[in-house]
Amino acid sequence: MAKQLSGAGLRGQVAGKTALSTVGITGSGLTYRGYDVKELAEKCQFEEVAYLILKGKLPTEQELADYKARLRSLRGLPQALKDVLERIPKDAHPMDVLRTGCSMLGNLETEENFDQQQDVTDRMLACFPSIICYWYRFTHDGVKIDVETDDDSIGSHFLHMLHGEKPSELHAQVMHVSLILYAEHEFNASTFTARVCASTLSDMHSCVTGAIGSLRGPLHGGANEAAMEMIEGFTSPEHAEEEMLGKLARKEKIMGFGHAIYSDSDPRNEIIKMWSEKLSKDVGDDVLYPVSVRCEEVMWREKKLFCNADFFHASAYNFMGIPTKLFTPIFVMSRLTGWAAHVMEQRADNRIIRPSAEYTGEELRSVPALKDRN
Ligand SMILES: CC(=O)SCCNC(=O)CCNC(=O)[C@H](O)C(C)(C)COP(=O)(O)OP(=O)(O)OC[C@H]1O[C@@H](n2cnc3c(N)ncnc32)[C@H](O)[C@@H]1OP(=O)(O)O
Ligand SMILES: O=C([O-])CC(=O)C(=O)O
Repeated sequence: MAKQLSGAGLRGQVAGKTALSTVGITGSGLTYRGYDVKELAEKCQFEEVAYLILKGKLPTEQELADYKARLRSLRGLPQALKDVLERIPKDAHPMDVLRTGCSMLGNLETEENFDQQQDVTDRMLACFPSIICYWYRFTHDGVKIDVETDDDSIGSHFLHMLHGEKPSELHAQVMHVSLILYAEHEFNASTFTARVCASTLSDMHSCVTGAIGSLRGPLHGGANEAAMEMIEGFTSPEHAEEEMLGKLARKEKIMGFGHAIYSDSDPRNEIIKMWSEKLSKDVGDDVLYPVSVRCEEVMWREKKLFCNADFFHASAYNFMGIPTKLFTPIFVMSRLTGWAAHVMEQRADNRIIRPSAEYTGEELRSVPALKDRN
């Protein structure tokens, strides 16, 4: 059943059209250009889905090979961008690093006209993992890594640069799934940010920079990091249950649960949960996954709140040795496809987005002289 949508936060109001995805129309379904996300996550690589979202159709074998080769060739970073990254402090949040990296790229490789929109998007898709890993490894390990790896996929490129070795097949596959699940989600807050920016006829880098800022918050993409910070403090399922009940009694918001559109489940959860369980067996974990499952049970039993896409991403990423503060940047590496496709869609049928406000302030009044104010 679809969620009843009304009230603040523009909930339930149609703010534009899209042919890119449907979210929660049947209560819990998600499709990208008509394909069920579950089927895409089962059968496709992320690059196929990026191609689908950005170019409108699934690629043929040859088109996919060409697209991947093109993305591989675009992984390098200009020296001026590396110089900027080297100056950003170690304790900066990687989402701020990515926001600055994207903005700097826009200075160095500016989108001069909209004919370049596919090219600048491909470039960002190829080099965002390089930006984040170059900064991370420079500030944390003191090394200037080679970002031009020959890895087959974006996810493998990321893990290779992060860990200094090629990922296992299992990890490469989980990255495909994760990036597919995060790729596109209709008019969520960050995508809407990108579309508002696009509606002023601004450039692609500005739209994406703004969207990164919106995704950073814990009510949106930042929830995967917040969920990790919570579950890593639980030592057993019993401990998790006790703490969760305390949080609920104190009316705290629990990150990784609930959704603005879905009513009783997020279709991405069962998929990433399944992979998280596989990874937990792979690493021999007997705490984090059972703790996560208990959190899910308690939230449903007590509040009928379900895990959204972010919750089991936390344990899955942790099992792959990814530092918590890099979780949301991975979301960016993927959602970039959705953002850019929405920018292109907005540009193709544009009117500046400019809603109205209901005024709740003072009636008209005159300005008192400085000496008469208190
Ligand atoms: C990929 C993504 O961006 S998915 C979203 C990631 N964000 C999170 O996980 C943050 C935690 N979740 C939330 O804050 C919210 O569920 C949101 C922001 C996702 C959606 O917000 P809304 O649409 O306003 O939520 P909704 O209307 O369903 O809330 C209903 C009630 O449940 C409560 N609720 C919703 N989510 C939670 C939660 N995670 N923990 C505790 N209570 C919650 C709300 O406070 C509200 O209670 P109230 O009526 O007493 O105020
Ligand atoms: O749609 C939303 O509001 C948030 C979300 O799940 C996403 O952006 O993936």
